[in-house]
Amino acid sequence: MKNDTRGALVLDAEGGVRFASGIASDTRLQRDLSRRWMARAVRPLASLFILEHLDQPLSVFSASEEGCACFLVFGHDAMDPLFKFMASVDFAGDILRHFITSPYEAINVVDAQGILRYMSPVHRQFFKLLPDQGLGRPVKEVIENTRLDAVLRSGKAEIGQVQEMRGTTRVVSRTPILDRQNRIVGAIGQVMFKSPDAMQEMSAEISRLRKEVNFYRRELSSLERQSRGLDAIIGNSGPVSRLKEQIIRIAPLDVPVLLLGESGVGKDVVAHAIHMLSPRSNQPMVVVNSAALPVSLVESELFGYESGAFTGADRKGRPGKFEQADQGSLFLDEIGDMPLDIQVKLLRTLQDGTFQRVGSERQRRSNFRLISASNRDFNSMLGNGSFRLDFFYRISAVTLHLPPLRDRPEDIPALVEAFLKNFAARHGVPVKDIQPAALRQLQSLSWPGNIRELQHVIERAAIFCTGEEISGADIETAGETRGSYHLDSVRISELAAPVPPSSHSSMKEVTDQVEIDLILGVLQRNHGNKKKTAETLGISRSYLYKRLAEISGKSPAPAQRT
Ligand SMILES: Nc1ncnc2c1ncn2[C@@H]1O[C@H](COP(=O)(O)OP(=O)(O)OP(=O)(O)O)[C@@H](O)[C@H]1O
Repeated sequence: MKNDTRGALVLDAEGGVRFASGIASDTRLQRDLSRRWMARAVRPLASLFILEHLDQPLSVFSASEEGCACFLVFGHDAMDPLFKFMASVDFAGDILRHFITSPYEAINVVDAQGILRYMSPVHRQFFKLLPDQGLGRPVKEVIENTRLDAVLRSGKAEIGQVQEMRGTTRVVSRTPILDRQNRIVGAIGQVMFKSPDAMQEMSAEISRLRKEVNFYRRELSSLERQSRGLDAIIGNSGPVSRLKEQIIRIAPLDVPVLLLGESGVGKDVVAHAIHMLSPRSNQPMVVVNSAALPVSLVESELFGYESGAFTGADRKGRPGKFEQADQGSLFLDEIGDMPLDIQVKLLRTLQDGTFQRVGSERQRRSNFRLISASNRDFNSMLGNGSFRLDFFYRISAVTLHLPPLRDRPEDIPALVEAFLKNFAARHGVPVKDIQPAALRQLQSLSWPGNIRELQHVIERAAIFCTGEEISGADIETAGETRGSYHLDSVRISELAAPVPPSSHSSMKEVTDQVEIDLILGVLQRNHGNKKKTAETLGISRSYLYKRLAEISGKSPAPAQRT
């Protein structure tokens, strides 16, 4: 066979050669094609086929009339999958047509210059374009948020990406197209166009995942705040600078620290900072809400239990909080609310670290650093005997007083700035500014709920504010709910008034109402702090949110209540 790479052959009705050129001058090839032509009555001549048994693989296009057949022959070095596909699937053309017109998966094709060359009908209709409209124009001008031009530049495929187009979220894959010399000749974008139901499901799934990502972002930023130590304590006022100095001094010492201050002043933040600045920072800080400890479970919660210690116990047994805090820190939050009988039970462990798991005689020891916090007035509690003096001495080798926000208004600008940045990062929106007059307004308030309250007001103001700068009016609107925290437009303070059960109420209705009253009462006492409320009630936060959603669903319209 000659070294040509292409040729043409024309055969007459009897298989005789009427014309041959190039690679088709080869007699073996002519005999082969003639045999196929003569056998057409039993095996129809394919319009495209591959000959592999000759010196080199050949692709053959055939066209036949009654009296003659014409063959175009191409040689190639390696088996080309396209030819192989076209030759072996006789509905290959239909498959290609299906791909370029599929209603479920649209395609857009651009050339190496990023000019739109093809757009599936379904995508064209989605963009409300007329047939051929948009073709010949740079793809960026036609398709919203496209990255086909970027794929042309990078040569890297982007698979399964999310793209917003005309207010809809679509899943797209973008792939560069290479020729046989590996040069980028264009790019193709595939867009999933599922049936409406499937699309709805997918878009619901995407928004669910987005919410989940946001939730983890928030958790992460709270963890980051906790792990940042002193940096998490925003403020440079005199009282806060003194507090930071005290933290630096006492953090490395293994002495018990008691943090005192009103609700929302940052006791939790300071406890984390002390732990992070201590030599125990690479070990866990175990947090116990002392107010939420059920007396019946306190021993198993704190000391742990052995296998089979009681009905319902974990079969393998479980370490308690003291054991979990070994080598780390134990943070007893709300310690002023710890019942007297629990204080007695903990005295010895706080003194020397020893304890026994429930159901075991074995003496164990835990080496933890104790940090406690409370917003209660210990003088009066010690005076009236509602807190044990010996217990108080164990927990308060060092006492730090955290200043209320009203004593350090000069910290408010920095706190506001941090809260606005944090809000913007969590919700993926630009950071809002605040007008100087609005800041002065914030500095003039008394903030009974301290930094937590300031944070809530700022976040609400950021939501209400439609411009780029938060004004005094936005603060007013956000602050209207201060003191009686809003729950989905319903004032908790009003809801919290117990509703007397009617004589027709069923047992379930009555217990439901009792539960609602209890939840709302504790929520109000905790100034709207849901985390604390869940802990106080010993229920999970998700259950609390569920109940709150049900409660607000049952409530009368806000207009009737205000
Ligand atoms: N100095 C601070 N800088 C930045 N954020 C702070 C600061 N102090 C407190 N916060 C924030 O204020 C909120 C309340 O703080 P925290 O929970 O530490 O208060 P608390 O005194 O423990 O309140 P409670 O007594 O009600 O438990 C948290 O969101 C916390 O991140």
